[in-house]
Amino acid sequence: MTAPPEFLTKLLDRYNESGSQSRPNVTLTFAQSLDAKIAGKGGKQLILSGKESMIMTHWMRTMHDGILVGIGTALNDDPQLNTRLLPPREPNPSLNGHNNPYHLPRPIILDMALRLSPQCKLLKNYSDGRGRRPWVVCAEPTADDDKVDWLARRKALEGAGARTVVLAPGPYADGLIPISDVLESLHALGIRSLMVEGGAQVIRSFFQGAKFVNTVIVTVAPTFVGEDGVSYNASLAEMASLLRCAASGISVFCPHTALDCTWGGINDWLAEGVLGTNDVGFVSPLEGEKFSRNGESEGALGRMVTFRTPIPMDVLEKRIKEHLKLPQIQVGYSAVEPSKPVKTVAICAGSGGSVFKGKTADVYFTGEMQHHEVLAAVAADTHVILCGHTNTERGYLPTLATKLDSQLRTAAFSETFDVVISETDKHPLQFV
Ligand SMILES: NC(=O)C1=CN([C@@H]2O[C@H](COP(=O)(O)OP(=O)(O)OC[C@H]3O[C@@H](n4cnc5c(N)ncnc54)[C@H](O)[C@@H]3O)[C@@H](O)[C@H]2O)C=CC1
Ligand SMILES: Nc1nc(O)c(N)c(N[C@@H]2O[C@H](COP(=O)(O)O)[C@@H](O)[C@H]2O)n1
Repeated sequence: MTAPPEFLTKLLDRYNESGSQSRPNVTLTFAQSLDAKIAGKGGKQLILSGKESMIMTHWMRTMHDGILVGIGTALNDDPQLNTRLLPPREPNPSLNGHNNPYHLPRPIILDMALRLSPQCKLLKNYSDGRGRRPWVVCAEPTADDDKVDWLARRKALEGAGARTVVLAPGPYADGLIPISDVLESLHALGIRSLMVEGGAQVIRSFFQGAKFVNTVIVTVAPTFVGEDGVSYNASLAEMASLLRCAASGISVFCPHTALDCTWGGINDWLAEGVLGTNDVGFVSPLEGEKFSRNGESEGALGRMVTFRTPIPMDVLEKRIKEHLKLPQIQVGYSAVEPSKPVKTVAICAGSGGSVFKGKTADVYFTGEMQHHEVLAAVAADTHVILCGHTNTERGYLPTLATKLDSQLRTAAFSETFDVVISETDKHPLQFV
């Protein structure tokens, strides 16, 4: 193969088109075992990717401006972050500024305390003309830190060729810089696309700042590492149902928020229930409408239903109960005007609290919200309707099954498929 696989080009080419944002496009990518471990006991580096997947990783490296790892990975693995597995070809130093045959991403190390070794391979490759100059993202020491020591380490790293990117002094919560700050600083320095390779803490940080991640590509190795391994997140118990599926030969595809957002997805199904059959109104995106390369709208976070004529709350409550087939729902009435009629309903399947923040509507309708989010909403003259996280999602399954069935029938597959809805999958909590 002499060019990146087509699916990578399709996924990552869209980065070239997004112009106005102040952060780079981010690809989070790593390899894990079935039990969600990315390294062995004590951080032992493991080869979890097969040959093809490793080559894919190296192609991905050629497709980004920057490649970011945490200092844990830099110290533990002493990585090179280059493209040595790709087919040999002539270097083009005048184009690339180094003797590697392919475009190399700028190595970026998140290293608050400047612990990177001046003898590391990244710096050695740079000084030998085989790599790009590494950037070390750090933060100015606070008054309590040992500034003399920090300045000495900075001098040593810069002497070895590194550029230090110094962010404002903390304190930062848990000593971690918010991912948005890291990304904005890198964008200001010209990084428009960023590949994030790990390790565990960095992956956690980026999953927490998930709204800044455009693409996640995970290689899952068919192996178990065991509880001693390094994990970024889920424990074996959390993954039990996934593992049972894998053991029975069932592949799992989890569309998650994408299915909420897409047109004709879960939020639109909830909006249909809110609109009912008699009332005239319209549905619009609540936030963050996304467009394809051709400029077609692909979906948005949440929906807003606007009725032409306001309806009473009890009519809306009845409608939602019928649509979700629920005998009871939880309702918090506006503390300002408890019987306020409803003209606008903000909708978000699952857990809508963060999506509703700053949105004005007569009603927030979602599965669950935190206690204090509910208090703030009713105090701000908004009714709240909560139906339980999965109750706002599971009722959509027949609609999804019909869509899947029709797609599978029209697709040119040699096999035939049956679409069935699980009869055992249900809300994990019961009223007793
Ligand atoms: N299987 C795979 O694909 C990969 C596995 N690994 C493995 O991961 C392990 C290393 O993981 P960790 O020890 O968790 O190290 P890490 O590489 O995630 O680095 C953690 C350090 O990075 C800095 N950092 C992370 N997030 C930050 C933030 N938001 N703000 C400021 N600084 C931040 C902090 O200094 C933190 O101590 C190694 O065993 C390595 O082999 C690493 C990369 C990929
Ligand atoms: N894709 C992938 N699969 C694995 O099995 C891995 N262990 C890793 N590790 C990451 O790659 C870095 C090493 O890069 P070089 O081989 O030195 O270029 C390592 O530090 C991890 O970030 N990745």
